Amino acid sequence: MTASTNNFQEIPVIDLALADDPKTLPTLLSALRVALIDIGFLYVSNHKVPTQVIQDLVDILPRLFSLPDDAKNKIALENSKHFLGYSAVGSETTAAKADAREQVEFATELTAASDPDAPLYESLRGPNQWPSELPELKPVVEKYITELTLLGERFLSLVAQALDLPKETFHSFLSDQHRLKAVHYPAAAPDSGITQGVGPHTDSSGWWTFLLQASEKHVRGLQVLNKTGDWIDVPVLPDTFVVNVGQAFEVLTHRTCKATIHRVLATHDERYSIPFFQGVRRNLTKKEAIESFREHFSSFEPDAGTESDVGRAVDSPFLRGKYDTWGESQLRTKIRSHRTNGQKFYPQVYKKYVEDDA
Ligand SMILES: O=C(O)CCC(=O)C(=O)O
Ligand SMILES: [Fe+2]
Repeated sequence: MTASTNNFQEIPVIDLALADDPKTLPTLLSALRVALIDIGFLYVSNHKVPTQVIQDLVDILPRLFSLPDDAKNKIALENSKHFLGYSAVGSETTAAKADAREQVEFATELTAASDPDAPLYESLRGPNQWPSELPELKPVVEKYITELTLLGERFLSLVAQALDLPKETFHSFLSDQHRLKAVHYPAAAPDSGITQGVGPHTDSSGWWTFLLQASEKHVRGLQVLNKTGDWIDVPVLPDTFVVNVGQAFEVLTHRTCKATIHRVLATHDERYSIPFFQGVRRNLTKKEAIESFREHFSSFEPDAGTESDVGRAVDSPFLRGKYDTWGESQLRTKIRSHRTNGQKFYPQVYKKYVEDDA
């Protein structure tokens, strides 16, 4: 198979309805294959997530973020060993700059791990924090997670087929925990000098990301870096999700599918988005991830592209391989991003993770 040198200028839309008819499935799979190998980003339409489930979440976001500060602080992520809950504007940095967004992080509802002999990273699982001032939120988020979990599984079957593998190939790599963030980018005042909603990064939290851009069509901000270093806009397309490759899938496919760099600009419009990060089994070792499909993907010869300065600056710990399991690499990432939680809940590894710069 020849390597592709295509440089993309826009993000393709993959119509999932084509999967319903064996006659149209091959058209879908070949379009998907191009999107996976050349871009790492795509939209999906006709995704079968019920409109009402999406609308209920979109409608509740402004209410969630306009809760008084003390209500948001009662569910602060800082208080969660599982890194779930509210983070205020400026509490995260990406590419060494503060991000101008506030967010509430949720996950598949799970009880905390109780086995004292379990690896430390098992503490990533645990219950959500729900604001008592907005009781309607919990069922809305839970229904959304259930639907996105199913969409993620349907999508993985298509990805496997597009990469010449049996449908169920990737399902055994899935976690019991998927994570979702409700994100609010406040409008940047014209003279504020704020330009970064979230800085350039690849997604470290999951297998695949399914992003709902939950604002009006005219609201812009999300951009993807192409192979020659140009930032390509990803405009809001109603009734679609934006889907992109996460770091673990990049490793599994030997970079045939790339975890493509993206960012969000701060604009004069307020913006809402909801990324859903499909979870990777925490005990997945790098060895297993690399060995399972080495032979299969050796025939793909993906186009490495020219790595830009931005690309080199992006942290990809699982790929660089310092830590053996996905769970440990995740825990490290979380502790480095949320140092108060690290000191409070993980003193035994805090120093090691914060000081190891690789
Ligand atoms: O808000 C967005 O559109 C994208 C957010 C994002 O890339 C992330 O949280 O990983
Ligand atoms: Fe992202």
